[in-house]
Amino acid sequence: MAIAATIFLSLSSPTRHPLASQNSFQPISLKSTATITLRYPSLRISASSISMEAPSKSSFLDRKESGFLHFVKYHGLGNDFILVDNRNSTEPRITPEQAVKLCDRNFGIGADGVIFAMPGINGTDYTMRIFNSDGSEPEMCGNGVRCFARFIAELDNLHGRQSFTINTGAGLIVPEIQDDKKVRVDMGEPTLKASNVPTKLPANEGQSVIKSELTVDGVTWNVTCVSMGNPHCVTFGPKGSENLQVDELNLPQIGPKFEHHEMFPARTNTEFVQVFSRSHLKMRVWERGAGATLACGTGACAVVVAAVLEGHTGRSCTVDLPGGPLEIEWSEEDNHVYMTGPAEAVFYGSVPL
Ligand SMILES: N[C@@H](CCC[C@H](N)C(=O)O)C(=O)O
Repeated sequence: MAIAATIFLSLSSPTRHPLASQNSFQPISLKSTATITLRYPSLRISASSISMEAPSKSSFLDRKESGFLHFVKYHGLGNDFILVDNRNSTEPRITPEQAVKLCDRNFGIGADGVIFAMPGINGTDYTMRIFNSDGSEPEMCGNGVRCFARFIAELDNLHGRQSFTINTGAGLIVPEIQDDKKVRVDMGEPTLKASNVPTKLPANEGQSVIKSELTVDGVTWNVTCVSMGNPHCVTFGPKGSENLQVDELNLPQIGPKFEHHEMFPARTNTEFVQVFSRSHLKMRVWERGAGATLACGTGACAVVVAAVLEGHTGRSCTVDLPGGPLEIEWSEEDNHVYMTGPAEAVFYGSVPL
């Protein structure tokens, strides 16, 4: 798929919002011939010849030319997404096959998934749908929903504290943008019933699978299975071993073996966790449909639920991910999990469809 991109670059401060002061941004039109590469702290775009155009007053987000998909690239701790304004339709503007191409890091925009902001149903403000980078559709995405909230605020030009009700495949999710621009999300209640996670592992505590044995490639791991709307298999290490050193794991080798294990009929996300203290964990994740990512919000929530159930931590924890930390609380009061973390716009672009 060919990519034509219009990118707004801040010439003075790469972190400033491109819509904050349009005068300090030069829209650069990328057309097709010789290949060049632009390098920026969080931006690397390969394209063809560059021509400078006069800065436009109209907001990039208002652009509606047909035949193009206008998008904003966001990330939550390096878990990156292509955000699409899909508020005028209940069908995603692109197919799963197109999403796979756009997510390709060499031949596309590059992302862990594509997220669609769609009309709400049953009284909710919006619906969020997402395609993973392999084209599969998960029920929920924690880092994605923080990006979604910032995207909606940007589309509607909202500032300061904002809260939205979002219909997802995991039910109602409520993100709140805080004064510091971090997003706190009510992620709802975890599901522990084995058949609803889903896992075929036999329940060993009530209907739940907690610290159960799972053999993967000849190694027996202790795992706890949690759904945050999407399935998670959380492990603190192989049976009998003390405190897993997550940096030593060969994730691309073992991750897919968990993801496609016969005990997980809907495949699974897998989190490998190291315990620092009763309120501090470190995790690496192998995501269903996306592989090793820099962060996973639903995964961090599932990790804290599993850590409490296995007796490793209390209910409020900092979870360190390769892309940075998330604050997670599993509330005793309402049984909901709350996640707080950042979400940032990276660049604005268009692709011909
Ligand atoms: N990175 C996400 C989870 C995205 C969905 C996941 N790959 C799945 O298939 O369940 C997050 O931040 O939660």
